[in-house]
Amino acid sequence: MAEPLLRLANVSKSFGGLAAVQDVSLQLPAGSLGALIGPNGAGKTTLFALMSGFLRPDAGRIVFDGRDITGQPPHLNARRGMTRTFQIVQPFAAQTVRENIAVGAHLHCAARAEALEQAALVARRVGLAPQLDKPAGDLTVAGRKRLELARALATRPRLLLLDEVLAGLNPQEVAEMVPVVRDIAAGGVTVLMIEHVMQAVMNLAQHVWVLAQGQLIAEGPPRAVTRDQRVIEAYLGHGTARRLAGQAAEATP
Ligand SMILES: Nc1ncnc2c1ncn2[C@@H]1O[C@H](COP(=O)(O)OP(=O)(O)OP(=O)(O)O)[C@@H](O)[C@H]1O
Repeated sequence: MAEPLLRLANVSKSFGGLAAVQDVSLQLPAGSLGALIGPNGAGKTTLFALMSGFLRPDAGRIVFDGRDITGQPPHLNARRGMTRTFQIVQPFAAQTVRENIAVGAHLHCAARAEALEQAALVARRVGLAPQLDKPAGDLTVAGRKRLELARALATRPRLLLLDEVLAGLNPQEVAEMVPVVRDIAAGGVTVLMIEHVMQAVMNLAQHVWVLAQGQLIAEGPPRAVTRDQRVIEAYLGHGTARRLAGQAAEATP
């Protein structure tokens, strides 16, 4: 089997007495579009921070493109081709959309003119071309989400870690963003997304990993995973899923 683009082996991270990520192993094949799901506080963002180098694991190994990158800083990982987005988008509000995207492009383009040119190309990929010369602070929530995506794309990632790029969007904005993410993956970028919007997960992801209380409790194709009893319990709480299933059975004539 070909070496996966990203491989985690028995990765753990605690904050004081709280085991935020416990013994997680996973393999992300190159060219795939995957999703990491789980209830609030499950450890998803911590796992992204460990993958991308914002946090150092207490134990375990992280291998990107065949190279052990455990404990390597984020800027080196970005240079190697792994970039993450953040849940809370914080653009340079007074700068234009073009200048904000160019910050990402500077990873590979030393010249300002070239970075600005790259920014315009990336803006087209995420549907921000008409807003290029607006201050980033004038963007709507949906526009800011696209900007966050564009800044990450401008670093020319091979692996893009998307932390809730659909959070805070209305159903129409979600529907407009889904094809943007799909096109990025179709363009050859491996994508792993943390997402709570299940409709989008079902539409986009080929493979889903489920975290609960820091542990990987299930993985597989989205349809199989959402039927998994452990996953239902993790979302609904201990016993509730069984009770609901029981009530549904009683209500059936
Ligand atoms: N820097 C930190 N210091 C202490 N505790 C932390 C820190 N970062 C995260 N935690 C805790 O670790 C656990 C996992 O948090 P994390 O943000 O990774 O979960 P999540 O699955 O991304 O949640 P959400 O879906 O709500 O964003 C939570 O209990 C959280 O409070």
